[in-house]
Amino acid sequence: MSHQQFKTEVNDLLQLITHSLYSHSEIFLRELVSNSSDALDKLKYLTLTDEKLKELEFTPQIDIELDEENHKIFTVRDNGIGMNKEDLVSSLGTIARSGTKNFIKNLSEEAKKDSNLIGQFGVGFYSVFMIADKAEVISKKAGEDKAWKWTSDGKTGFDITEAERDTHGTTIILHLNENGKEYDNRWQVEQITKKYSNHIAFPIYLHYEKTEYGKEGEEPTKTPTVEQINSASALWRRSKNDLKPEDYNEFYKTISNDFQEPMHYIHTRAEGQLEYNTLFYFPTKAPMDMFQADYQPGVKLYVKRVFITDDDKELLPTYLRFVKGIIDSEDLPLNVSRELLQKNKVLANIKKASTKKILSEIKKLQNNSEKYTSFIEEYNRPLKEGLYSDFENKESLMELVRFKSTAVEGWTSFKEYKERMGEDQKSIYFITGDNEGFLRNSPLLEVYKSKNIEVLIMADEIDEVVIPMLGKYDDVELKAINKAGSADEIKSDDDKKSEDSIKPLIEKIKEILGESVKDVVASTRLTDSPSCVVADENDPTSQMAQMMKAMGQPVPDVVPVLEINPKHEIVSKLTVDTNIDTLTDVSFLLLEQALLVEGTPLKDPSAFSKRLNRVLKLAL
Ligand SMILES: Nc1ncnc2c1ncn2[C@@H]1O[C@H](COP(=O)(O)OP(=O)(O)OP(=O)(O)O)[C@@H](O)[C@H]1O
Repeated sequence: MSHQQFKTEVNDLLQLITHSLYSHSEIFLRELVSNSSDALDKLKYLTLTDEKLKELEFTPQIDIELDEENHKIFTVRDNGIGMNKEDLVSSLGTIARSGTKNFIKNLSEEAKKDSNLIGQFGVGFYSVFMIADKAEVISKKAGEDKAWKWTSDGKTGFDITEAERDTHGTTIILHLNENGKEYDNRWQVEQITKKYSNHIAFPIYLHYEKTEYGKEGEEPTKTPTVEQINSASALWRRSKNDLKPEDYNEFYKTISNDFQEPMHYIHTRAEGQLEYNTLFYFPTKAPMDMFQADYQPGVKLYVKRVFITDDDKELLPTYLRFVKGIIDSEDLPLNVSRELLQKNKVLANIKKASTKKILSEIKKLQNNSEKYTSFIEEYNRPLKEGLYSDFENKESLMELVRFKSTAVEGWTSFKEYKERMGEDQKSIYFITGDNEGFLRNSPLLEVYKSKNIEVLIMADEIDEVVIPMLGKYDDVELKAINKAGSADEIKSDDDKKSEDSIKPLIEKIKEILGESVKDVVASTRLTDSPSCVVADENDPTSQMAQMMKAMGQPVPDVVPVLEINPKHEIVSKLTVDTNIDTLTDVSFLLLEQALLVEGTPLKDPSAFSKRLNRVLKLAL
């Protein structure tokens, strides 16, 4: 017998479970039943697709056995796919998903106390150690001869030995601790199963001893009894009229690992050319792995109630990866191979229709402003990804995304902006950057403020990529105000006069700054600040350049256009005849302070500080 250590991340997870989830210990049963149901799903699929297993006949079921007399042992058994020795080591000794691993590693001390967060990642099998001192897993893989027993106390590691088991499948035997004793009770088990696992697709049988009391003085009789305790109806195939919100919410918990109620659900039955049922949920909180490349897709594919896969990222567009739920098709062949799914026309049509349905439901959510704000707080960013990647639904998505603005508190939409636009206003203006606070104080906003023109504040990294690409909303052009020339359309005659007056000075500054700038121009958008920087029309803005750099992409060496405010005192005091050293220092300072204000780091901070000190000395 060989004793093997848990991998460190398993130890971390075990620590977390025992410290944070204690008050939720009943979920151990949900986790075990869900594992058994997955194992039954997997075997059912293989009997349809794998030549070696096609002959195998089995009636999928899950059994729970109680020891109500002594409250010591609790057993869960299934006749699913089972595990061989290697599977036991890899499944019950490590944590396979790197997303979960990183999540546990990065979890802050505060977050460790939040069982909702931990629940989202699925503590899985290890949750049994909240209620057991020792667990034995006896398993035989379908199609193999040997059975194996995995034993652990959930502390140091585990042992694996050869064992006996009649048929394929897995038996979990838990040796209950003090906390676990309460679960060796028929009513408890029924109630927990109904709560979490009522609608899993396989029957769950409870085995217990029924006690019957006879006449006085007679010994009560005990009869071994078996009862099915779940409805085992695939919930998504039932009629909406028969289901209550509680049914949907409970089912959500069984498929999502989430403790919280979902924010919203959408249940659809399509009949006609294509027949399918879908049940989709929006989690109240965005899944923790939403921005990880190896995120776990939330939608499971079934064909005529048979589980096919939960690992296909193509079932919905990537930007809808926060959606959890089920697609069950009547038209796909049962033995469809997972590899061929992506080219399948039926599935492509279901995906298209489901995307439209989900977007139209999101549109409806807008009628409830509180709910929509919560939705946007969680899912604005993936919707914006959709603007970039889902050309077909671009128009709908443009109505759904939200932005901050200089004109209103909270979130606003393109549509609302357009309704607020003044009669003479030609474009929808926006400013992009990575910090809302910086953007709100940007000198670029000054002229818009003074003319009472609204500007959308786009502080999400993705805005920089997505919004300029949109071009227009309805028939109105979208204009980035941090681009050269964007303020031209709000220029007055007066602005033109001041521009002319500083032409010689501008030429001189351009000569001084040389290659540090692309151009120097008189600004029409500044009131309080002496200068600002903008990107040339075809260049990436400085935030975009920083983002490209962070993503390891080659960044063209872009320099900004410097705009000088002709009406500012510093500028009007400067003339071509100012001492050349001072003019040089001030020219560079006008550029450098503008860069700092927009959050761009200076290439040579020490040169900046020397210049600043020289000018300060003159001023004193
Ligand atoms: N009854 C079972 N039959 C067959 N395999 C099982 C059984 N229980 C667990 N396993 C295997 O052990 C693995 C780990 O299970 P665990 O519950 O810890 O996580 P999970 O089910 O993969 O993830 P999650 O809980 O997030 O859904 C499973 O993926 C599965 O491969």
